[in-house]
Amino acid sequence: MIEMQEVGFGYHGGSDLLSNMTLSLQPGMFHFLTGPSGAGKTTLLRLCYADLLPRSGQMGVFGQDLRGLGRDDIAMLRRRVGVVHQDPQFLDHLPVAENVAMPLTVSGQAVDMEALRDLLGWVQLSQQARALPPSLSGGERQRAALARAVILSPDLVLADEPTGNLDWDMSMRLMQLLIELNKSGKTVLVATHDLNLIRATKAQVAARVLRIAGGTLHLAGADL
Ligand SMILES: Nc1ncnc2c1ncn2[C@@H]1O[C@H](COP(=O)(O)OP(=O)(O)OP(=O)(O)O)[C@@H](O)[C@H]1O
Repeated sequence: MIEMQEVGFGYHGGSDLLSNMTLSLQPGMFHFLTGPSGAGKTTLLRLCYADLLPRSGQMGVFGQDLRGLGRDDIAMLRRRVGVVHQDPQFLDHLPVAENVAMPLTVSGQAVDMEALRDLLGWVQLSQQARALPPSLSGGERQRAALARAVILSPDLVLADEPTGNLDWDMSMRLMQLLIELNKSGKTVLVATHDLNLIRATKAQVAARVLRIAGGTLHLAGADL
């Protein structure tokens, strides 16, 4: 699904922030990515959806070598990845339902209203469908971002500190949705520095924990 072989990356002309990263995201698995603030978790997620390209090494996404892919190929590939950003942005003048449906609208696809209603129900935002994003709570924003991330039925879901500003109950509610997605066959990668969240999730689903530190990736020990 995502294969990295000795990948190196640095921003602009700077030295490598990440180096020698070898990673294989297993299809259908739940993965955590952890590590201290500034270690490069967001950067690694951006590499996974080809928002950034490696400086060195080899990287394959859905079996395609990123080198040599054109703009259109990358756009196609990104449609197979749903991303929940750390601080999700919405078009504040449009209702939640239209924001959630935006990936369909911008790619010129018809919106199946029944499927959209079901999706909003799944993230428990049926009551907020006509609300404007600024009126949402932090947890509601994250759930709207998750619904938007999965509306194109991606194979891979990436979530960057999705519970960063949420209390414990709301965090677990969001994790429950990610667990359900994983149980429905999607590959999930969640970046978080919250070890309690990782432990609570691992009680419910088999998850691999990747740790990023010192500029490279390690498989974390079983003690988590
Ligand atoms: N666009 C950018 N240009 C230059 N440097 C950047 C850019 N984005 C991030 N960095 C730097 O790269 C390093 C890693 O950042 P990144 O956001 O990937 O870390 P992180 O592990 O996700 O951190 P956090 O847990 O605080 O979100 C940091 O030193 C950051 O300042």
